[in-house]
Amino acid sequence: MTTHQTPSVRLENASLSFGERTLWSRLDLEIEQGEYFAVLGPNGSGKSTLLKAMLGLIGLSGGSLRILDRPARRGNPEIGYVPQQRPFPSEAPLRARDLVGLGVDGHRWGPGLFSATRRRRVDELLERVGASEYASVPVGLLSGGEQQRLRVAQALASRPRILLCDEALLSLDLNHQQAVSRLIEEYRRESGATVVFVTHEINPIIDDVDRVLYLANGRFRAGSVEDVMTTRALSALYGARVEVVKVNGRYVVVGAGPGEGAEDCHAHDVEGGA
Ligand SMILES: Nc1ncnc2c1ncn2[C@@H]1O[C@H](COP(=O)(O)OP(=O)(O)OP(=O)(O)O)[C@@H](O)[C@H]1O
Repeated sequence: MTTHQTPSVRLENASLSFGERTLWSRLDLEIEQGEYFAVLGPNGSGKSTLLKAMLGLIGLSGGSLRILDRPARRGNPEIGYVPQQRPFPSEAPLRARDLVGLGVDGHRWGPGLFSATRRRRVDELLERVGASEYASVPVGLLSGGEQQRLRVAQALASRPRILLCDEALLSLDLNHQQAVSRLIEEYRRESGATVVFVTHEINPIIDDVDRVLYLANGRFRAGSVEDVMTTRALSALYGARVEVVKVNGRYVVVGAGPGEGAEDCHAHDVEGGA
């Protein structure tokens, strides 16, 4: 990672509020090109909203947000997005390959649309995510894990410089979690893309992550996993005693009550402060 490169994402004195409620404020953050950056925190702490701001779908309440040195904007082809998983209805009139094809088409509708090149690209993406054998199956009939692989393929189709993932591993079993996280990491390594990964659980991506941002109770903390995943840092964020224990390379957070985002005892990560 060079120090002269334009950051992928730069937030300056950023704040986001809905009415009286401030999700986060005074947020200064630079995410470097090629960095694997995780965003952690309990339900409702503003993780997805941060991604939506990067996608240009939600405006900041204050401060600035630049993506590759330009103001965040909708439909930025430099960004790939794996949205929070919602199952497709079983009657959805799309086959697996159609879904991936939509990603290949991106914003460029035109004569290449039905070309052999497009077909090859769709096949290549399907193969890459291990979805070739169900390429012609309607998406609504596929399992959650299979659908999620297709979403990743769709997000990678435009060869984005920044990949935003919102709980991309949620409700996947361990095998599928590993397969999907491996795909994302492989893409980052070969393309030099930046990954911003929103998650409740750091452990499935712990080997890949460079830095984390932990949001909780309007507070936040950014830093290395070792800096953020500590009893002291998380207790400060939650405003209550929280124990962070590392067991066999995995983080277990004990003591943050329900509604504070952490379970009584669970594997997890976080931190921050407004
Ligand atoms: N457009 C909106 N108008 C008003 N409130 C909103 C809007 N979008 C999000 N919120 C609220 O902002 C808070 C943060 O939402 P967000 O989806 O970013 O949380 P999150 O950290 O991603 O949570 P989860 O882990 O549950 O997905 C929530 O309380 C949500 O209800």
